[in-house]
Amino acid sequence: MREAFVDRDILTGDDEAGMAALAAEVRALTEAVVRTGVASAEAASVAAEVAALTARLKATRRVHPPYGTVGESGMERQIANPVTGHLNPIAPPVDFKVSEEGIVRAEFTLPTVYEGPPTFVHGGVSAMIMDQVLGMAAAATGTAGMTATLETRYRRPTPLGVPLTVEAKASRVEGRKIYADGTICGPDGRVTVEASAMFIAPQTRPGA
Ligand SMILES: CCCCC/C=C\C/C=C\C/C=C\C/C=C\CCCC(=O)SCCNC(=O)CCNC(=O)[C@H](O)C(C)(C)COP(=O)(O)OP(=O)(O)OC[C@H]1O[C@@H](n2cnc3c(N)ncnc32)[C@H](O)[C@@H]1OP(=O)(O)O
Repeated sequence: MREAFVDRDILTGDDEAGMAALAAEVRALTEAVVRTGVASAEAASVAAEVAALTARLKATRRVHPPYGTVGESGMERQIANPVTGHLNPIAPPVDFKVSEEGIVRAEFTLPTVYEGPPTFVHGGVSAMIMDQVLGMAAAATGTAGMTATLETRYRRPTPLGVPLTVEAKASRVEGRKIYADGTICGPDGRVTVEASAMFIAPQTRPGA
């Protein structure tokens, strides 16, 4: 299992852009599927075409999703991550920026495919985004960790289809434990979700 962490194909330039364009189209397809009003015969016909496309992609398979590179550091990026991964069709994706102060922030809009309560974001999706942003805030301290605890407090429903802001920062590091807090805000700036998490830097890498 150790190879799962280290033995990754690295995509660069046109290869990464091409796969990101594919993921974007599949993302659009997914949204179209949950909103389409076509008749069942047309749905069946489209399903057959999609199955043919899936077979084409499966003609060549990697053991693990590839990583990308960033900047001159060449630090690996998880480009198939389910929150931030441009290569992952289930990722919104959310494009986080990390400030010099260790604040991780993004603006994003979630489409219908993430609906929980009518017209609002599914609470599990909000928790997934918080896990990611809090984990990145923890990693910004210099110590990345596995999520040990994640508490979400849903203050107001989070609306779909409008610009949202997510932000997080680590509050303290105690040995291998890193604590972080964050929020999701609606377009009016009011907090819809608060979250706190504790990450633990593994003594050995996960899966090793
Ligand atoms: C170095 C790589 C880290 C991996 C991180 C992932 C990606 C890295 C890449 C880039 C980083 C950038 C961004 C990260 C973005 C997103 C983050 C998402 C992360 C996830 O989505 S990750 C999936 C969900 N996550 C799990 O799948 C965890 C499963 N689990 C375990 O892997 C172990 O369980 C572990 C490692 C948590 C602890 O194991 P361990 O053996 O090291 O712990 P140990 O027993 O030594 O305890 C030491 C002290 O922690 C206390 N303690 C332990 N566990 C606790 C708990 N759950 N709650 C409260 N306190 C706990 C003890 O009470 C003791 O406390 P005290 O010292 O005070 O007595």
